[in-house]
Amino acid sequence: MKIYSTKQIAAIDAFTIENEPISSIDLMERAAGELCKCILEKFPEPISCKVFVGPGNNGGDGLALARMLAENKYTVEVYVLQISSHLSADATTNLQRLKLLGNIALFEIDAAEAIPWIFPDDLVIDAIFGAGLSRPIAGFALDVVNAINASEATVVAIDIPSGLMGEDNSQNNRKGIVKADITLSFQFPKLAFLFPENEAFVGDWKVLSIGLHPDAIEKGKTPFKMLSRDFVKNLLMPRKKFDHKGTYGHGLLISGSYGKMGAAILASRASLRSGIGLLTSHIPRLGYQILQTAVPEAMVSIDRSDIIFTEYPDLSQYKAVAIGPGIDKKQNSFRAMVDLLKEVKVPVVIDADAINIIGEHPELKEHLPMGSVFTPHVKEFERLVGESKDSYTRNCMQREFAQKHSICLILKGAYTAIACPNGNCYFNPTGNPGMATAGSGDVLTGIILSLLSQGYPSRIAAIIAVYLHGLAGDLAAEEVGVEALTAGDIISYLPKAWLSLKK
Ligand SMILES: NC(=O)C1=CN([C@@H]2O[C@H](COP(=O)(O)OP(=O)(O)OC[C@H]3O[C@@H](n4cnc5c(N)ncnc54)[C@H](OP(=O)(O)O)[C@@H]3O)[C@@H](O)[C@H]2O)[C@@H](O)CC1
Ligand SMILES: Nc1ncnc2c1ncn2[C@@H]1O[C@H](COP(=O)(O)OP(=O)(O)O)[C@@H](O)[C@H]1O
Ligand SMILES: [K+]
Repeated sequence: MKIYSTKQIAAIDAFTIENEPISSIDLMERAAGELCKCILEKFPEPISCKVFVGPGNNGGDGLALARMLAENKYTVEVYVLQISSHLSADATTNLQRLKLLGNIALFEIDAAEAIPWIFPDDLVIDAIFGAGLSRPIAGFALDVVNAINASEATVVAIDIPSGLMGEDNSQNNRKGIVKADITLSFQFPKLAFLFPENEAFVGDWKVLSIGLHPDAIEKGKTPFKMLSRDFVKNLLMPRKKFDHKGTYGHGLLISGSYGKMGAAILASRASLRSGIGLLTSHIPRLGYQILQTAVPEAMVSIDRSDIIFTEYPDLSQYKAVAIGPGIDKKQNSFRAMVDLLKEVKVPVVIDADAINIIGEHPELKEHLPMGSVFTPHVKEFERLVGESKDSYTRNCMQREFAQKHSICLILKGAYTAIACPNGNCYFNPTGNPGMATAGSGDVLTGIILSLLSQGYPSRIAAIIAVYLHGLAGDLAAEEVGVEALTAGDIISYLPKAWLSLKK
């Protein structure tokens, strides 16, 4: 699914009105109808509802919704905020329709004293500002936002919580944004929904299709996309009858150190559960028995060091390399990594302390093998790329770094973002908080190595791996719950995740 900016959505909206064709007031009616359906599903018993309405079409949606909820026996009070000298044309029409009905309490409010008391069992509909928000909320509207946020009522935001910008909130006043429990967003999620610091405003979000014109949706250009099962499934390469293990490549995994051999085991197992033909795990000497016992399918290459990574085997036979899980970042490991980065000609997955080493030695950024895949979490990202105050700025830095170095840069999190050399950025919907546990990242590294070794291009390998990893985590969570979930469970559910993806 594409993720468009609020400006682009307005253009798609206009295209729909012109080409469907549908009048703008009818499109608003359709949108409000979808809102109403969804609210009735979530709150089937009619309840008391306070609708706060702003001057634009978001307010118009709120007015149309108020009428529909009242028709469904909700007790509805509508508060039209007097913050602009005029209402949009469609909001005006919907206000007249409401007045004509005559049975809904309607208040025009323009001062803090006029703001009603909001009861804990009220349902608040936030229709103050939507995609047309042009600056941080101030003045009387801010008083209303504060009153909504101070209440214990359930808040449903229409399209986007009022005060939240669709994309860039780096200059916004975070105290002037409605904290919704549920956000019902038209046709597309907004980019801002995918950033952790906005969760408190957006709550649970749901996209409602309002039938915007498919041609406009299809031909619009945006770097941002949300991964879906069908999209990922179509990237999979079929296996053929006469394929043999050579067909699926030989990968080299450099991982583990004294006290961190578990990382090598997890990444090796994940790699083997993701279709790799042959895997060699390069580990420090002390890990020999551990790895041979825990992962008999893997071949082992032994470092001269007992405890850390200081050298690597002849690279000629490998189709891909992964380095990082549990390697530590001692000086000798740094030296070996410099040599590796200078020599290697195949794609490399760079994770964990391998990222930190590059972060500490920025000159290494000039030697990043093209087609490499980086897998930082936020802290590692900051060491590699730099710090930022907010997720939007971080996303801009992420996409820039990926383009500049021709690499895939995966920023791990609840909506893991995959920035590609061509400027595209994919967000992943799979995964759950149960995966916030030691070793989950090692599993992802193993999966990516596996797919690169099988010949998937870096961008595709990153996409499939991230989606599959989250899917395995979701299937595991269904069985074991989020608290008990371990990284090993993610590997155990990789087989089911593959089957589910290919279904
Ligand atoms: N696209 C779709 O698919 C569909 C979209 N629909 C709906 O339309 C919504 C977008 O509507 P919209 O463009 O009228 O914008 P909206 O946010 O209601 O208000 C803008 C008004 O507020 C004002 N204003 C802005 N910031 C302000 C501030 N801080 N403080 C004070 N004033 C401020 C601004 O004034 P100005 O910036 O010009 O000064 C202008 O008057 C969208 O979110 C969705 O709900 C559906 O109906 C149908 C399908
Ligand atoms: N709340 C969450 N929702 C979805 N996925 C998550 C969540 N928390 C963590 N994950 C996933 O788990 C993995 C954690 O990786 P990482 O932080 O490197 O762990 P480790 O270093 O312990 O291996 C990432 O792939 C991340 O996307
Ligand atoms: K809103």
